[in-house]
Amino acid sequence: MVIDVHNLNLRYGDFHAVRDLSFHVERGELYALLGTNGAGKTSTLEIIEGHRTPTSGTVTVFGASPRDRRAVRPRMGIMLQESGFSPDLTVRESVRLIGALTAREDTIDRVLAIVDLTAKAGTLVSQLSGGEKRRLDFATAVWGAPELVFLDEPTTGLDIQSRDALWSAVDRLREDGSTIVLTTHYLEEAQQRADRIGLMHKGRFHREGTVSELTHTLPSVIRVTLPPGTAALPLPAADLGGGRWTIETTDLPKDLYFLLGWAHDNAIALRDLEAGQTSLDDVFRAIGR
Ligand SMILES: Nc1ncnc2c1ncn2[C@@H]1O[C@H](COP(=O)(O)OP(=O)(O)OP(=O)(O)O)[C@@H](O)[C@H]1O
Repeated sequence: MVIDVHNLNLRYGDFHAVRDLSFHVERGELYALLGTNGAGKTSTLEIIEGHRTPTSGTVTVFGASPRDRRAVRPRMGIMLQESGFSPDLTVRESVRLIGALTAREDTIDRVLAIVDLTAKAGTLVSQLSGGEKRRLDFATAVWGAPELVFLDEPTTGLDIQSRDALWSAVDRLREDGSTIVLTTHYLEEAQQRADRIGLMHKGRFHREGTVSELTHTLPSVIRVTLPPGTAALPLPAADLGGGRWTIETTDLPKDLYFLLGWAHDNAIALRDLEAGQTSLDDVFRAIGR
């Protein structure tokens, strides 16, 4: 086990930001911490990274306290939400400085090539665009291919090419056995890549599990528009007005087959027919229902 969090609590004064949170991350996993704004994701990450002391509870990283910097720091790479680079350093100097702090071996050329910043090596950080700063941040986090990498909203502000490049760099790290902890508001990224997801809301887990475990608890949906004057649907359905209906189903293939058979037998033209499994977006929308 790489990370073990047990009954973690964090208070900011009177405000209880993280409440009795327990989870673990196995070696080689991509674990995504998702949640609503202010759910406590960054606070939790900051504790695991050793940047913040919890109010109570225990956290171990590689079996040590995150505060034991000498044991833990050389084995992890961190991409924070807000980069802490000095604006007066160049890209190359920033990478060299942070690389030296990790005590891992790597080369500036290699990590800059990963994020396509080779041509900007001599540019001052203050002159980088927002997306370029994010990429520099990622480059320093993956210096020396750490065993554990924290990515806090890594793709926010990145164009599609940079996102793709970032995810293929993550894929390569994973092939080499790295463990990744991710936060993101792009649910599609988590849905495609995470082995497991912890879905936070107001300091607690609303749900935790694999993507399919999270999405299986909600029904699938069929959406359809019926021509005017059509008799009622043969399944329980919600009327959205204008001939549009939605059918919630726990057995999508069966109900869809039945609906298509009914339409065929009665010569009813179904328009704008959509049917789909629940997505993580739907799981999010169901929070607080
Ligand atoms: N230094 C602080 N002092 C007081 N309250 C704080 C502090 N940092 C965070 N909070 C509060 O704690 C809660 C959790 O914040 P946190 O940044 O961990 O949430 P998050 O899940 O990362 O949110 P987001 O998705 O918006 O980035 C929020 O309500 C926030 O206002």
